[in-house]
Amino acid sequence: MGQGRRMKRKQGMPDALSEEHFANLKRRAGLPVEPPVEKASLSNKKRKTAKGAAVAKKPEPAPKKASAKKSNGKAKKLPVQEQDSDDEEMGDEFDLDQLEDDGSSDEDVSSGGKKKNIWSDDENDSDDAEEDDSVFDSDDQEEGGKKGKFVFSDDEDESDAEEKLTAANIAGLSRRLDKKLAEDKAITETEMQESAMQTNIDGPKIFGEEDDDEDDELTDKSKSLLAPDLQLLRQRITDTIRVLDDFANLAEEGRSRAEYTAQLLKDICAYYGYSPYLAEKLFNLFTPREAFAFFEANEMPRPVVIRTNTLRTHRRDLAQALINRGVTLEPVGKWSKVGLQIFEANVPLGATPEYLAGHYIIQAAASFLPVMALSPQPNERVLDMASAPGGKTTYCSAMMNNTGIVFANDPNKERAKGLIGNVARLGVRNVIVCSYDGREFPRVMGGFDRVLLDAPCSGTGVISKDPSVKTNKDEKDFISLPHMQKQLLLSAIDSVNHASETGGFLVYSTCSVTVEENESVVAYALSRRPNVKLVDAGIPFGKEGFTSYMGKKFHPSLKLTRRFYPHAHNIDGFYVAKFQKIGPTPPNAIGAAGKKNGNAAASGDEEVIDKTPITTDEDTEMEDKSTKKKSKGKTGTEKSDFSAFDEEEDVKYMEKAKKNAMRRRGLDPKSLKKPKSQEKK
Ligand SMILES: C[S@@+](CC[C@H](N)C(=O)[O-])C[C@H]1O[C@@H](n2cnc3c(N)ncnc32)[C@H](O)[C@@H]1O
Repeated sequence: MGQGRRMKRKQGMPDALSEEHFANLKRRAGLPVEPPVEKASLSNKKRKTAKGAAVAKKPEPAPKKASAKKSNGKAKKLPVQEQDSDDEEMGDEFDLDQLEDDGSSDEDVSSGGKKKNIWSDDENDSDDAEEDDSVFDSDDQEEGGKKGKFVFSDDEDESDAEEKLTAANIAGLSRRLDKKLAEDKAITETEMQESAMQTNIDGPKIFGEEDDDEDDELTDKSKSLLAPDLQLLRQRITDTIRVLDDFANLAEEGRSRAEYTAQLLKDICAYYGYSPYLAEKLFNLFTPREAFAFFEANEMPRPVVIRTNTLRTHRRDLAQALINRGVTLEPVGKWSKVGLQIFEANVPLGATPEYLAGHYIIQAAASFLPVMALSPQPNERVLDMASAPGGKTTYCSAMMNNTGIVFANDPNKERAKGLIGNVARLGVRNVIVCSYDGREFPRVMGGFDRVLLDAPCSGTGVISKDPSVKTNKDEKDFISLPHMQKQLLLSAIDSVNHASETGGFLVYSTCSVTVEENESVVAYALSRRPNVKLVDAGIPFGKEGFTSYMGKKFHPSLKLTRRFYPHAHNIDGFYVAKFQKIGPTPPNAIGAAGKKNGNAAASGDEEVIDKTPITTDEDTEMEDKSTKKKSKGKTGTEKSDFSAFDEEEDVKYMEKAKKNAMRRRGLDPKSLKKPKSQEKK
């Protein structure tokens, strides 16, 4: 419904095709840089448009009551378009630059701390899979099947890579920039026409405005007046936001903040097509101005991004191969060594020879983040508890250089097919696929060095991909989903080996922005499992998690969690929380939230099944010494006793198997040396 055209130009990170950025890249590539003539004239035009509208337009359109009061001379005057240059450029809308910046913008990303755990690995992924109505996955992708050449990756020289890519890509990028400028120009012209048209409309009714007497008439009129109505609706939204921004000075006398807010919500529902329930829930996350930016951004597609599969190729080689096929692309941003943002592709990205050979996976940029936060290390034992279709699993494998082991679990067998396809196509060899309800997991096995729980969620962060979320999620969903998320998170915690020598970490993520599915779930887990704490997720951008929301207070450490938004970061809405497990789950953990065990059971939640070896301090010391000796040079997982193998017992079976194998080959098994254990006996 909503157009939000200007947002196309205004979205934040990474606006790789801004003229300045592009000129810088050209300079670095040693190419001539033309002066930004077009832009200057364009921004002049924009200014003219805004001012023109300001002069021609009636000062306060829309709300019926408002105009009535104004005619009585009671209403305070709205400051129509008399703002700073940014506002002028936005005309009747807002500049995202004005939004609160918490350190999550481009600048932060490009300059942001190169955290060791993020930058130390090269990486990759894939996703896609069948639609699942109940849960959302931020990635879209297809599957291939063919195996390609196996090439271990080295770390790239980033500075070189970007320049080479840009030089190779320059024609495509130039074309793209010209197209963008032409589009901007066209939009500006349309907006000028619209502004002019708007001023000729003498107060038609707006959808959703209460006026029972004239409802029928309005319905009839609405067909012919659709476009102007939408414009007026939009105008009223932006006007109301201005009032709410400076309520003391701009509100009409006698009209409360609540009334303005109610009107605004109604208008948002009508304009963007949200259910009132969801519109309010999302609106409450932000200031009115930022909420508007969020709703607008949901009307825009996010950039198409691919992740280089570093198990098979290097990013610069992949980029070169795709550029040769006429794809226009750029590195996704300094925060990722493996992402490429695709601007134009004349070939289907899900069917190129490189795709089929597993050199990349189409994966939303946001879904890189939980894996970067998890930072799995080579040779570890990792659990991806809700893994299909495997974008994050295969990224973990790439970060681990195909060593160690990743248990990729998903109870949805249909989705698991996509996972298996991706694992095969990308040449991943360290994954075991399993299909349990994650809540059962600690009963199945535990003792993982790291666990990823990319939980099933409502998908409020990926509305641009699936607009049906606007209307198909109701109150029940925001009770049942958090309930399941809490259960899954406790299971995930209980599956981590707190004594892991290399890890002991857990990442919880969702592609939803609601507090119920994020901070509330994390806070619940903290209260039920005092043996975990939140740690810095190590992602150099994103907004801090809420420490209070609608009267609820959360633990201050919740600010270590990260929120990502389409309007602020130009990626899907996402949430990432990283935990460290610092001890075994104490048997009385369920009561830690101040509830008795009985109550916890009644809430259907929990039974502690923590397979982490529970030892006394003394035992731990002894165990550390002996395992260190025993497994010198081996992996952390091998040191863990979670598998509880009886080695003596195993020796017998191994000998038996060897003898059988020899017999099958016609050899005399007696020639085998007796195992030490038997010799002793
Ligand atoms: C957001 S998607 C996971 C996307 C995946 N991590 C990726 O990157 O490709 C959530 C997944 O949770 C799975 N799921 C739903 N209920 C579950 C449960 N009880 N235990 C484990 N997984 C579950 C769904 O089948 C779905 O595949």
